[in-house]
Amino acid sequence: MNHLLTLKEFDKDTLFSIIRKAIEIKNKPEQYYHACERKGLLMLFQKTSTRTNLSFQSGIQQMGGYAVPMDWNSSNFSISPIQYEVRYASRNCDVIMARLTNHSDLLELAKYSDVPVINGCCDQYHPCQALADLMTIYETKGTFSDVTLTYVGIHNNVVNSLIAGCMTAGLRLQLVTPIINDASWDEELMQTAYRSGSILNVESLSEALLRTDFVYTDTWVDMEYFHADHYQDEKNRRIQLMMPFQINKESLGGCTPFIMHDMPVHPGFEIEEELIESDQSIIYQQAENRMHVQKSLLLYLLEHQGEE
Ligand SMILES: NC(=O)OP(=O)(O)O
Repeated sequence: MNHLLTLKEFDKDTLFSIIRKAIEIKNKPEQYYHACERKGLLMLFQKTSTRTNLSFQSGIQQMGGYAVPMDWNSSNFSISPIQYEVRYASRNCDVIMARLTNHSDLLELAKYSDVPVINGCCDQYHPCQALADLMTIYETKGTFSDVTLTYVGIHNNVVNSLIAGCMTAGLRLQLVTPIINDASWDEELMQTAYRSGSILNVESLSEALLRTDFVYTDTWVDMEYFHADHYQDEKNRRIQLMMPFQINKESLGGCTPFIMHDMPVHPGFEIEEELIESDQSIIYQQAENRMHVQKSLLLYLLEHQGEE
């Protein structure tokens, strides 16, 4: 069964074909109005979402399918082993998209599902986001060759899928990541990426910005801890450590890379407010592309369902 759990799954040809098809779908959506006719997408959420929820629902419905959003905690997934619930669920839908806390639970879903499973963001990976990021870069530059992307922020789930995608697509990726979120760390991925020469750790933000086409930042605080009182000390520690790495006019120092952010944004923290709406910003294009690239992904997974 084909699933998308990390973004390590796709080879270069597959990645390019999904991105190119996404651009085609974006330009001519009417040609795909019936592409998913009567196909059902179960959307399981353990955590909050705006983009993943809206873009998957809109995407499949625009292609003639339907989506069933399900809150994990008010479903019986929360009180019964995953393997039994997903064995049932996959008899009532064609694809499952799940935003779960733990990657291990996604692996369990995928192991027992009879239909493709898409990771809608877990503690270790955010492959749909990385697909949209790569599509946006490809749209903007028309190529991945000789393109440099710089990620500035916490080493987290978003970075892992970005590393996997950049390695496959052939982009140079600079990481300015003074804090590592241990829960997300993937040693094997990092070793492979270092060996491939496609990623470079850079300590100095100003140095990294001098040689980049795109700068990408993300929240400093994990979404599930955003309002948690017990997390306040760690939140304060991160803000203090990361503030010198805020993307702002001063830190850009006259450099004019395209500015990316996976949203939700936290103006005044990882990014200065006025940059969000600046001419350099492609943040909304990047967010919009979630839907287009996920449409392409759904078509790919449905077409290749059952293949090893
Ligand atoms: N970027 C992203 O995944 O957005 P949501 O958390 O709103 O789905």
